Amino acid sequence: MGIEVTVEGLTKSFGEQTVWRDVSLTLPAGEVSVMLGPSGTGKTVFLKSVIGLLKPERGRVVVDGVDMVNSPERDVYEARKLFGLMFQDGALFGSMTLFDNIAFPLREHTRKKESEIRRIVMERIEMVGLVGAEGKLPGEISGGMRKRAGLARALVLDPQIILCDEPDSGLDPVRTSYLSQLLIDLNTQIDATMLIVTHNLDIAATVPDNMGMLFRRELVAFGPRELLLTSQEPVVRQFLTGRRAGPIGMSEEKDEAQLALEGHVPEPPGPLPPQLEPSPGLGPRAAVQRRRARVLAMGDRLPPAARAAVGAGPIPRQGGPA
Ligand SMILES: Nc1ncnc2c1ncn2[C@@H]1O[C@H](COP(=O)(O)OP(=O)(O)OP(=O)(O)O)[C@@H](O)[C@H]1O
Repeated sequence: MGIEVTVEGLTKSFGEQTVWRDVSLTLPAGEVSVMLGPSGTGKTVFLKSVIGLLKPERGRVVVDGVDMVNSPERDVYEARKLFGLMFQDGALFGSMTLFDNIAFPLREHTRKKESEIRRIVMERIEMVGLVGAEGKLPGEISGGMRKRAGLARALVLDPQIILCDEPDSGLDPVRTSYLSQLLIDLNTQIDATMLIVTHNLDIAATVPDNMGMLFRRELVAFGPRELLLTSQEPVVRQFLTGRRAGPIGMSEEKDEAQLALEGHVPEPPGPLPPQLEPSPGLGPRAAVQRRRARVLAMGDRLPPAARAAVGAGPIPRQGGPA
């Protein structure tokens, strides 16, 4: 099973500009989480901070006992091997075949023999549905195939934590649906902890076990999918419905006066969209049962609408009649 990631009181600035402050959350082991937020709210900066490529001024990110913010670089480098990273553009080397691109981390970071490398690479190529394309150059394939190749490369070192930065960017809706299914199938097969940064409403609604949202330099919410999907928080509702009315404006946020002028009342949430199931033949996703037990144990830390959506029922009143 994947590893839990604990983020405590994280604050990141560039010079005078605070990107976000006091972000705390836990990515539960082996579950899929999505981080949402309007453009420029620091989602990519958050991913880079989790893996220790950027250093926030305050707070901790604890992975397998290592603080990715404050530990010596040697320890951070070792802990980074637990991660698989998928960048927006696939970040493939243009002059290398897909096979060589996907084999690159194995050749760079391990002493495995070529025969072993071939076995692992072909296994991952099959997982992401690229069999037959391994000899092609990145420039000879579609954007969707490049993304899947980027995902295959993120998987070769058997990561326990997978970070995906906007895996859907530039994909058409059909390819995005395939990608959503692929992410759920991967989680079923390798049980890794996954964090996906996206703007895509379909992915947000159907893929993750947990969701979070960054806005106005803060983490507005983070919790089980039911928490955000039933939320009445105006910024969350606006984002999840993709409407213009609400606190998010063209240049990130509207001021209070503009908002009052619009007299905006958010629409109540409708029925919860179902979460994707693993493809037939893969068996159940282990994270589902674990998450259910974890969420039910949250008790009254979940608001009533989210509890109802989880199927937990109302909290019994203490001291009242049985
Ligand atoms: N290395 C850097 N130096 C200075 N500022 C930076 C650096 N990296 C990011 N920023 C700033 O931090 C803010 C957050 O950027 P980030 O790319 O994380 O946003 P995002 O939420 O991922 O946006 P998008 O959804 O558009 O990709 C932006 O204002 C950006 O200009």
